[in-house]
Amino acid sequence: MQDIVSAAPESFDMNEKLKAMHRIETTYDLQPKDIAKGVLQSTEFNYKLTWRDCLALAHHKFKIGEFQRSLLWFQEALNINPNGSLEIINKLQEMQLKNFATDVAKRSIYLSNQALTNETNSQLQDAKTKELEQLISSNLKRWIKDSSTTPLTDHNIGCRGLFPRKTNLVCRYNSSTNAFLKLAPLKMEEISRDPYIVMFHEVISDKEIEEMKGDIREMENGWTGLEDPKEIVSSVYWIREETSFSKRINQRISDMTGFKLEEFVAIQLANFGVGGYFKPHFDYYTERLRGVDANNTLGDRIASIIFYAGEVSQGGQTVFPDLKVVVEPKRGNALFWFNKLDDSSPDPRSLHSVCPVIVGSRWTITKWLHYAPQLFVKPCSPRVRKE
Ligand SMILES: O=C(O)CCC(=O)C(=O)O
Ligand SMILES: [Fe+2]
Repeated sequence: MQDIVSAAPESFDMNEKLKAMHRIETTYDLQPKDIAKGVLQSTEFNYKLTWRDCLALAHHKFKIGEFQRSLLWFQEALNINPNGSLEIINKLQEMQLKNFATDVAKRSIYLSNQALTNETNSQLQDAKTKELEQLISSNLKRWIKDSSTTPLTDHNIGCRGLFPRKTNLVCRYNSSTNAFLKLAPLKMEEISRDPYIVMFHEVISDKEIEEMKGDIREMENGWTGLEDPKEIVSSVYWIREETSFSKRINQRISDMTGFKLEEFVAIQLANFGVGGYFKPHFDYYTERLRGVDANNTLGDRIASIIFYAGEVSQGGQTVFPDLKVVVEPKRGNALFWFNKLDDSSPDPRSLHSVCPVIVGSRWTITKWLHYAPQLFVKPCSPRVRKE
């Protein structure tokens, strides 16, 4: 019994999930009435929210100051369950929000039911003093006016699939990075030419992904951003010692990129659940970032490679906001890009982020390619910058 209770979700877990749902709702600009019906980005799922779910969401949004959305979720709770209306209105009364409650009640469909309307109206009449009412009513206007509408950042635009399509990019076989590829060339898709970003297709098998999961001991919380309070957005695990899986992946990365990896075997695995995401960031070092990298003695991260190893049917894309590039996290593929220019200065165009997962479990294998071991493979050269 003790074990069952200790494994049960607590209010902390509930709050994390409410935050994750809020992230999905705002990043993709989904409407509460659609989410409640189980319609996510025009796909209809056989799952509907209960009015209590809607109430929890409404309350959460109220607490974080998203009054407009809070109002919509209260309305949704009422739409789903007109019979629970008094409980919902009571919840608002408990929050001493008489006018907010009135507003919700007036705008909700359930007001077409006259009997309930009268009952609710009389409840509202009994509320606190005139002063309180005035206070709330004047604040309410401001709250709703100030209530943040989601900023239309390039990250959000990318996640919503609104970047213009890129043209002039090609797919080809790579059979030249090393001798082995002459026998088994890799399928490469150009994602961007300058800066260079490429997608390798079908470079990790389902069997290898299963083997990867067998290497995992206890996963730790993964964060986005280095500022406090940190936001938990994923679970991560570093394979620090060489295993047959990590050896194979490191060899594959060498085959794909020509980079030398013998001196740093560690690779990072990550799992992003529903709502899991990553804020726009750079992979090249800042002082604080150096402290959280298992391979931090090997110089800066010249390039990054991410293998997609999960099934994600909605959301979870990798976005390069400044380049207006968005990449689907297709299981089996790997994305490669440079973080630094040829003269080893940071390339700010490598800014990247991950959209919140809507449906699926997003597994990734990450390897940051450090500078020191590449000294002879990829010497620095002065860069002539195109203006
Ligand atoms: O998973 C991704 O697509 C990117 C993850 C990432 O940017 C990172 O771990 O630094
Ligand atoms: Fe990154």
